[in-house]
Amino acid sequence: MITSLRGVMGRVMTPIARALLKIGVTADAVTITGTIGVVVAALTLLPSGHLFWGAAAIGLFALSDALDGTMARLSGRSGPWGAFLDSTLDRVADGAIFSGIAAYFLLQQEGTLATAGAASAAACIVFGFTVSYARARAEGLGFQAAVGIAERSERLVIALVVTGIVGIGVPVISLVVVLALIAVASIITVGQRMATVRKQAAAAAAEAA
Ligand SMILES: CCCCCCCC/C=C\CCCCCCCC(=O)OC[C@H](COP(=O)(O)OP(=O)(O)OC[C@H]1O[C@@H](n2ccc(N)nc2=O)[C@H](O)[C@@H]1O)OC(=O)CCCCCCC/C=C\CCCCCCCC
Ligand SMILES: O=P([O-])([O-])O[C@@H]1[C@@H](O)[C@H](O)[C@@H](O)[C@H](O)[C@@H]1O
Ligand SMILES: [Mg+2]
Ligand SMILES: [Mg+2]
Repeated sequence: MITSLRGVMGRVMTPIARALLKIGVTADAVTITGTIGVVVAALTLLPSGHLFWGAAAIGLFALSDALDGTMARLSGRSGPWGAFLDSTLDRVADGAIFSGIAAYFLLQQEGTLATAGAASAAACIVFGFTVSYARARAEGLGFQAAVGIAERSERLVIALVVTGIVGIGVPVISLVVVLALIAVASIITVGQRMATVRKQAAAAAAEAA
């Protein structure tokens, strides 16, 4: 659902993209800088307990992921290298975000809450990465798999918003529950991607027969 906002994001980012291109900034520079910003914010602000400002800073830097592609398209330089760089650094950003959340639970919470929170964040990393890998592997085999209820945008927006509101007073247990739900939704998304690839592979096999 959030992913469907891609077009809106592109239009929002267009004036910023044009301005940056005008002063010589490249899409790759934005991809790399945005990732560094996410990683630094996630691994400094979240473990130290600054959940609201951490989520806000991460969100701001993460939005550059919609900016870089817009810049590439406007400059006519969209291509395979950029696609590879963008997707690969998305994983670095995702890993940092959920690692930062796990570190927050381990450093700022105690007992069962700390254990459950860190475990839920770790599950989001494992299953979120599996979601993305499934798509990448499918595309490498010539299939499409950009489907499912928990694509990257959904996982990040939900995790960041809940992290942010916990930072302004919502009970921490809500973040543990939401992280667990994101992990379950990611497992379901892996299943959805497997199903669509199996369907496409069967159709391809039938056509070849
Ligand atoms: C109560 C308050 C709490 C306070 C905290 C708030 C937290 C922030 C909440 C939400 C923030 C949202 C952040 C996450 C956004 C989602 C991440 C994401 O996936 O978005 C971007 C993507 C774009 O995906 P992609 O990278 O695949 O597409 P591109 O357009 O980049 O194209 C890729 C192709 O381009 C080429 N290319 C790319 C790069 C390159 N270097 N070279 C190239 O050639 C190549 O061909 C590539 O293949 O998807 C979306 O845009 C989906 C919609 C995301 C919706 C986000 C909604 C955010 C709403 C409000 C956020 C406000 C946050 C601001 C801070 C809050 C302050 C309190
Ligand atoms: O939604 P998801 O499949 O987990 O993750 C996606 C990757 O599979 C894709 O390669 C990338 O271009 C997208 O920006 C997003 O990161
Ligand atoms: Mg991008
Ligand atoms: Mg991306």
